[in-house]
Amino acid sequence: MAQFLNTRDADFEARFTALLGAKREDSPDVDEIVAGIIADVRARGDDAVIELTERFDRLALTPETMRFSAGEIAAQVAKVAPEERDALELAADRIRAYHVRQMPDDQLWTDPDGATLGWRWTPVSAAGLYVPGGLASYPSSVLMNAVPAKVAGVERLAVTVPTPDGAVNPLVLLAAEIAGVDEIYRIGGAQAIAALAYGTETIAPVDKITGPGNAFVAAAKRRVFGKVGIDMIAGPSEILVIADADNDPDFLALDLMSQAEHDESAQSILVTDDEAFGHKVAEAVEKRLQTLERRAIAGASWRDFGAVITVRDLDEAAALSDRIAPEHLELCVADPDALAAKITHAGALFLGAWTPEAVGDYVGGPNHVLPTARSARFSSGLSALDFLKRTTIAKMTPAALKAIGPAAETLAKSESLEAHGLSVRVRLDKLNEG
Ligand SMILES: NC(=O)c1ccc[n+]([C@@H]2O[C@H](COP(=O)([O-])OP(=O)(O)OC[C@H]3O[C@@H](n4cnc5c(N)ncnc54)[C@H](O)[C@@H]3O)[C@@H](O)[C@H]2O)c1
Ligand SMILES: N[C@H](CO)Cc1c[nH]c[nH+]1
Ligand SMILES: [Zn+2]
Repeated sequence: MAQFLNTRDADFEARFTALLGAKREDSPDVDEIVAGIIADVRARGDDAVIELTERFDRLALTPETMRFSAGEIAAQVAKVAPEERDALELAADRIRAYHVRQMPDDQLWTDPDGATLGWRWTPVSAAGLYVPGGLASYPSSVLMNAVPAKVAGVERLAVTVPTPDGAVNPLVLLAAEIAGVDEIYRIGGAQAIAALAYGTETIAPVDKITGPGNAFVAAAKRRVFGKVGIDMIAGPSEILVIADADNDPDFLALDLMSQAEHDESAQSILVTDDEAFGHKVAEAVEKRLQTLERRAIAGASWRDFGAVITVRDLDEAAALSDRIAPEHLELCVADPDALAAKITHAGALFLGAWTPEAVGDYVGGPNHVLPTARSARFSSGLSALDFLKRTTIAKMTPAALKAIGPAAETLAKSESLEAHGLSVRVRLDKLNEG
């Protein structure tokens, strides 16, 4: 059973602070293990990746079998049922349509001094997309990573997906095909991230690595950052539901469980202005936990990290939500748009009782790779922009250099950088001669 909090209680602040600070991923040795794995892959390339895959995924590979061949992909994809193919295609179309709108415009203008300035956006050349495959398999995450990369114009897309004991999910391969992925490798964990970042004899290095994963993947992404770009560190899933009493408790119970079932470390929180309704939702959760297939995982998450918080009113709910900065925020209230206007920190908003978060996980259009662990305070979900970079542009005319060059020379002198100042001065002297 989750814990119950009420903002009217004297110990609320202490308990809420403890809830916010709860450490959901406790793995002190992970970083050390990952450092060793990365060093091994850098030193021994394919041999290290093959050995580590045998150890962690119980799969024997060779350099030739590390990558799925075109024939294997075709054979696997042929197994997918037509309704699953249709669903993936619908999802891909909707994700593409959403992300196309994120593409930013280049800018170029001439200012009053005659300087032409601007910027232009270009894609990274090669992206590596990590698709988790340890505890569960995520074809939807293939689309959420690969489609925005394609929209951004990335030339080469390489996917890594672990296949423990060789178990392949045909939908992962089909999603990759639909999204236009170029290469798929059956490797995972820190060794896959190291291979993508540094390259091996078989895998060419990429420029940017995106995608969620477990603690080993997250630690590896942190470590290779700088050698390559990364999107973010997406940790265990979270959902916050703000609901008034005019909701079906079972709907909300399932919304809470939809994220709890991802991971024992996931966190599901209900905030309501009606304490009795909060208890009804908690009862509905208990009922669902008797039968859900992933009840062991969802039950552990709800027991250890779940909470039902009663607030005085919806303004107080919005303020608490901003302190939590949840990955997903459902607003199941009479006027969700008005409440949304009061929210500043959330990865993704789901407005109204007819917008279950799971729609966003699959087919809504927005990305499901989102900031977790309160990082929505300073970061955003994966987007086409993650696969783009901006190059600035400056072009001076003689008149523009005459207008602004002397100030540059002055600043160069104050920084004692003589060549900087002289590079401007020689041009100004030349212009003054003429
Ligand atoms: N935020 C999102 O968008 C999103 C989407 C999908 C999944 N997820 C999360 O991603 C995570 C996926 O985790 P997963 O474990 O299922 O798959 P995973 O692919 O991230 O990890 C599996 C790999 O971990 C490595 N590993 C396992 N035990 C190891 C050990 N003892 N030492 C070294 N390496 C080891 C292995 O190499 C294995 O291939 C879950 O937490 C899930 O909730 C998040
Ligand atoms: N809810 C997850 C992100 O937090 C993404 C996902 C994939 N499949 C289902 N859900
Ligand atoms: Zn989900």
